[in-house]
Amino acid sequence: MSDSTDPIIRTEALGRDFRVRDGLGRRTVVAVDDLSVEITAGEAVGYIGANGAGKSTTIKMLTGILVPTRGSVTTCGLRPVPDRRRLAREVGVVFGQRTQLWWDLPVSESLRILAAIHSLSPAAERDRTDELVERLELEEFLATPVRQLSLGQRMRAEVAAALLHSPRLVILDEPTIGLDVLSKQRLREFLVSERREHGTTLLLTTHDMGDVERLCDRILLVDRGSLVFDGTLAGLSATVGAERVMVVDLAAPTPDLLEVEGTVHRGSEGGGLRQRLGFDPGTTTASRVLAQVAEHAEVVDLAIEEPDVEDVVRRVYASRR
Ligand SMILES: Nc1ncnc2c1ncn2[C@@H]1O[C@H](COP(=O)(O)OP(=O)(O)OP(=O)(O)O)[C@@H](O)[C@H]1O
Repeated sequence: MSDSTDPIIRTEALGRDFRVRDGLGRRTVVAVDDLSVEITAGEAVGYIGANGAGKSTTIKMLTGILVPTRGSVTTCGLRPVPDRRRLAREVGVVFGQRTQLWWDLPVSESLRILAAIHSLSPAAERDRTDELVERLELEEFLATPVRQLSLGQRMRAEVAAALLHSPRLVILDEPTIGLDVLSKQRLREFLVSERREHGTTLLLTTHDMGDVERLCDRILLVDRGSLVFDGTLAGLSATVGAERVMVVDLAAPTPDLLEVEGTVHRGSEGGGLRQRLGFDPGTTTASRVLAQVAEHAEVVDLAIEEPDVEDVVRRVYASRR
């Protein structure tokens, strides 16, 4: 049995190939290659990469849906394929584009069935359902059949269904895809609070960098089946020397500040009242830039724009081609 200090996910040289038709012949697609990672209980990890990079294939191997071609994987101390039923008690999976709810049944009925599948005691079922209904704001549509829900409502119901049995590990595949800004924000807030209150480990794949920024403290970046980065978002930005931008609001219109050492002038507005200076945090610091700006003009407000993550990922890929 696993103990709490074991990693919640461990893969060693994990790989999966597919044989695909190619004209008249067949060829092998290496979907995941030589993946060795450990994820500790309580971490929130973003698993990111371009379309076809191998994310879904990895998740399927972690959850026992797909058999690896090479290497080994343990999830919650279990072997996903042979121990799939036991693993289902420890893991909750949310697929943004697939449902695990019963289409024609009211949400409340789906939750009752899932509670029975997971053998929750009546008290545990009631407490957890109440908690999820409140925190995911499900009350107003609990009696509505799933097929009549809006996408945002359905995703909240999906998350409740996947988390009803209080899994230690929650894997989310594109959880916010297609949601409007408010629904995304609510869902992210819920996941943050779930993790804080229950110590839940989160692993999510996403193309939405807002998810990564708000939810994840670690990023795994995959490219063509291989892990190319493992670290923080700031660390990822630093590897490609991504630029930060200091936006200064000045007390009076000021000619463009072209001479500030270590910066590139990125534009001005209002006749020079607001100016944007790009700098590389590896070669200078925000305080040095600010000190120089202050020699030329009175600064009344200041903001630092972090690099756009999509852009960072593109740069990582470009540097590898
Ligand atoms: N069942 C399959 N049969 C053949 N090839 C497959 C199969 N599943 C995945 N692949 C191939 O494996 C590679 C990785 O696919 P995968 O779906 O894991 O990528 P992904 O990173 O999840 O992409 P996306 O962001 O588009 O979901 C791709 O080249 C894909 O075409």
